[in-house]
Amino acid sequence: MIEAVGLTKRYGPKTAVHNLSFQVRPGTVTGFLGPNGSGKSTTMRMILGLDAPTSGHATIGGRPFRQTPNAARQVGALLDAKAVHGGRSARAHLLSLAQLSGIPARRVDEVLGVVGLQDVAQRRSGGFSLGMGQRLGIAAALLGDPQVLLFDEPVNGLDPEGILWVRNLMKQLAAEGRTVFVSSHLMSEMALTAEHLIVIGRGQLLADMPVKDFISANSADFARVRTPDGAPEQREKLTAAVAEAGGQAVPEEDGALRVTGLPLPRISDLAHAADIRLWELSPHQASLEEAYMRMTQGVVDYRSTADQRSGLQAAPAGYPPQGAAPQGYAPGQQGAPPLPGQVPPGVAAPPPNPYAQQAPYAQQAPYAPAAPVPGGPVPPQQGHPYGGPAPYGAPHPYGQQPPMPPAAPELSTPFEQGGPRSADQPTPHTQDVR
Ligand SMILES: Nc1ncnc2c1ncn2[C@@H]1O[C@H](COP(=O)(O)OP(=O)(O)OP(=O)(O)O)[C@@H](O)[C@H]1O
Repeated sequence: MIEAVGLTKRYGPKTAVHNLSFQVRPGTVTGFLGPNGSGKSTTMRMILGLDAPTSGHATIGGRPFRQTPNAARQVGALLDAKAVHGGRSARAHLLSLAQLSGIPARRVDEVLGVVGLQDVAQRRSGGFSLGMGQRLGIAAALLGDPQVLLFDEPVNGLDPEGILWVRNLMKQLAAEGRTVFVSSHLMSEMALTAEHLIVIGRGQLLADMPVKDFISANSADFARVRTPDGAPEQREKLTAAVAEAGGQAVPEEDGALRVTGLPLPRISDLAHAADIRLWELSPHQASLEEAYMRMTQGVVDYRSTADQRSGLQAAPAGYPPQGAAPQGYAPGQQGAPPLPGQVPPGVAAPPPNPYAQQAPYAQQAPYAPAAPVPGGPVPPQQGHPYGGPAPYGAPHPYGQQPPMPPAAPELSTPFEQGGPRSADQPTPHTQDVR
């Protein structure tokens, strides 16, 4: 188990981590989320004894990392895949790590196979692509067959096959009873990989809870209801009936209604009583991404602004002018994809974030009032009125990508099928025989 108790780290005037306490338990994948600069890497470095906390402490298996006997056999970590001597081959790099920790050389070849790098094992790691370097970092983390693993952005730069592999690897390691702590900005991936989440913002704990609780505590569920096309009076009738029953119906872009405040059976009864035919009545549960965006919207430090492209409008011959809408869309045209964070026209804005009001960060200096405590500020539990995941393809309330479909079964990759593979590409993963 990993435990942080009152962890605080200041760099001069900058407080990177403030009074952070949590536990990461064995047997599940625990996701570590937070906006850029929120202190995730700093926290991981303190857990691994690479940075000294200003106050508080972190332990792994009850001891500070530096006091863990033969730590490389107990704890594996991927923090920065680029922190490798680029002049060494992948194999030489791993061999040097193995020798330092009394790990036999045959284990090096095992992990090279596990991460799919056996065919490039003799190549200088300095020439590796981002994804290959990431695989090498994962191999180093697995080298000592440790019980506790920390991964900082492990899927960074990996191809889809690699992402699926990492997802399954994390789950497998956790299923073997290991402690797996993994940071990522890929919400769709985290939703498929992690069971538990620790979320921080500006160095402070925002939530420490199971993924499913996090989603239901930070999102608004709704029902999508569709009356027959070409019968707007039916839609208006239903809108009125919903309002009368205490719910709210807002039209969506495609003509359906987004209904909040009423459970599905009640909507069905209302439609039946008003003699309204329904073409669709389906539940929508928010994605982890939506829930995360709602929780962290008040603690994001780095926000993009619109690109004004001052004086650079003249496009080179053969290129469309900069700032032009993608082909097929005119600016503001119905159907043009919304900008990030923009609510598409006709789509109901999400209900206000219950945390936005409580967030101590929006108007005050960081770290002023007490941060939310472990378990997070859970609003009154309403339970999911509908149950069931969102149907894929349902419009996302923020205009963002819908969640990825559930974890695909073990697909055989083109590599496994004997498809073409360049010498640069990682080879198929092999079973970790340890
Ligand atoms: N060595 C350092 N010296 C000064 N400031 C630092 C140092 N390391 C981190 N910081 C600052 O601490 C804050 C937290 O950084 P950290 O890298 O831990 O965030 P993060 O959550 O991992 O970010 P990202 O998601 O972008 O990787 C940032 O403001 C960063 O600039």
